[in-house]
Amino acid sequence: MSGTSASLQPPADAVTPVRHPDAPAPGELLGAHYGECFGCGGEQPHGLHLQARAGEGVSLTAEFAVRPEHQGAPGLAHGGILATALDETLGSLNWLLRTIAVTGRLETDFRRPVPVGTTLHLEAEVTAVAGRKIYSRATGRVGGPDGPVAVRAEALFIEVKVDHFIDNGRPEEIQAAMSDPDQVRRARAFEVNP
Ligand SMILES: CCCCCCCC(=O)SCCNC(=O)CCNC(=O)[C@H](O)C(C)(C)COP(=O)(O)OP(=O)(O)OC[C@H]1O[C@@H](n2cnc3c(N)ncnc32)[C@H](O)[C@@H]1OP(=O)(O)O
Repeated sequence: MSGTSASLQPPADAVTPVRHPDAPAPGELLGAHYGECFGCGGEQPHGLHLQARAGEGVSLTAEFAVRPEHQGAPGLAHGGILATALDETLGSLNWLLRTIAVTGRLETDFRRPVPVGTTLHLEAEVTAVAGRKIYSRATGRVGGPDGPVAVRAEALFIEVKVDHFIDNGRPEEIQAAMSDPDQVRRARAFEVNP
């Protein structure tokens, strides 16, 4: 894409991303990785409640219903909230790779206003992997999955060890997530392969 900064261009030795054999089948919902996540968590009342569905290869789709609490200007979604929706959608791709990774860089284009009450139809894919660096892009459309593009983003995610969360997260939440009796929920809170 023109205008993308050099650090979002995969290097010459980057490889094609490989979908993990245990990744959810195309069409399957990914589910929230962590109940309290602002992007996808069902236990987060103020969150976006984004629902992502696996696509072919290392791609997915997601929907974000824009509610009044997401406003910036009257009747319109806040740009930072839209960037969050893109970040969450792009971050969900790591579950298809089964790689723990965090956003290093996120570049966003806002092309059309997104009114409250609309559904943003998001699509994202990993385009390349180079060592710990995961390159991806996403679009968000209004008026339906084939509607005009309202927002788009390119991102660089960096693979991390689970220690990234354990060493840096607030101990209360780390302890609570680690002592969840549900093994899958415990693993997914940190996006570790259960
Ligand atoms: C469980 C999943 C949850 C998903 C939620 C949705 C996604 C999120 O919002 S994650 C939260 C937001 N992100 C963060 O908090 C990350 C904060 N940043 C950090 O912790 C660190 O900077 C981190 C881990 C990204 C990189 O640090 P570190 O591990 O020391 O790696 P570092 O050596 O600096 O960088 C590795 C490579 O990435 C590159 N890189 C790192 N950051 C950037 C950046 N911002 N721009 C461009 N390149 C970068 C480096 O240049 C380096 O490249 P190379 O290997 O070619 O030299």
